[in-house]
Amino acid sequence: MARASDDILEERQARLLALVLLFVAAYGGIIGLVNIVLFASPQLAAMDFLATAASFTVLAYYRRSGRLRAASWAAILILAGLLLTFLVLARAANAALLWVTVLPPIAFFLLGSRDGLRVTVVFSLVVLAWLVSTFRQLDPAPFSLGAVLNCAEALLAHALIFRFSERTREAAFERLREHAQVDGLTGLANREKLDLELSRALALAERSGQWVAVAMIDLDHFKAVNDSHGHLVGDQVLLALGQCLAGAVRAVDLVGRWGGEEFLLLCPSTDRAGALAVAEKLRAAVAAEPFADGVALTVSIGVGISQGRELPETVLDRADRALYAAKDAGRNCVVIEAA
Ligand SMILES: Nc1nc2c(ncn2[C@@H]2O[C@H](COP(=O)(O)OP(=O)(O)OP(=O)(O)O)[C@@H](O)[C@H]2O)c(=O)[nH]1
Repeated sequence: MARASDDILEERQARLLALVLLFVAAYGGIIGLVNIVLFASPQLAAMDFLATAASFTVLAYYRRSGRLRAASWAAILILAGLLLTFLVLARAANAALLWVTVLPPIAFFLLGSRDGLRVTVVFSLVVLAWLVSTFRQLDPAPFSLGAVLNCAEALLAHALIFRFSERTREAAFERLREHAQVDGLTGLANREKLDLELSRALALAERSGQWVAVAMIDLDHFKAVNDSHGHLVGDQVLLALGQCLAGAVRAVDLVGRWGGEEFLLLCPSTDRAGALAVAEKLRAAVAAEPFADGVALTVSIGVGISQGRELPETVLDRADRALYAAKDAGRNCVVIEAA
């Protein structure tokens, strides 16, 4: 789970990095041409083209090495260098100062809160120092075509940065939430997801008047498998059992791992006869399945049914009692407990 969440967050950082670098590269190219054609400023254009080349270089470095942190720092340095050079060459004219405001959000997104803050403080001090030292020589003219363009572009850059960051944050959050509901070993729904879906199914059953069936499925003598074949084989068996169960039920049913060697099946719109039929089908499917290392296994299944109007724990308790009864009855069998 921790590995999965790290991967998701790293993937998001990598996408942000690629976006920033591609943005700087494309922007440098376009604005470089504009600075030559519109503003006859080869110095600014050279700086823009340099930023384009540097961005592509860092992107290629990241693709080859996979070193996200180093590439992120390089991207921030390129951007900071580009913005400061632009500010100095343009002598802060045409509202060029607005552009320095794009660095802090990008630094925070790429480097995290601590280094993002450090970069922002150092960068702001450099900009302020330059402004104070050259204050008297700066042109106070407030308005020009260049100022309008710079305002519009800086605003657009902010909108793109924040929109992208917010969209990827939402997507990462959604994926993390999905991961939080998946069992790490089997890839099936975990207890949290099963709890949620059971509450939903009971609420639906209460409205529709239909039955919901819950089946607790427990491997028989699984301890002996671990003891004689080892825990690794035990894990493979659990994985294969999960696949076997999931493959034997309908798409509307939900199979998940309740914990340890216990699985849970949730069947909406299923009455007593249906519940018995599906549980018996699962029992027979497991008994017929050859597991890893030639392990032959059976399951005991306890079924509880409900028409809603009761707590999830009550139904789970019913299925649990039925499971105990199935174990007492000699295992490899199905017992149903009436509502
Ligand atoms: N390999 C592996 N074993 C697990 C896991 N979770 C639980 N177990 C094992 O499952 C076994 C459960 O043992 P018991 O509760 O005695 O149940 P059992 O041996 O299946 O016996 P009955 O249920 O009475 O038929 C223990 O040996 C646990 O270590 C897991 O994730 N991986």
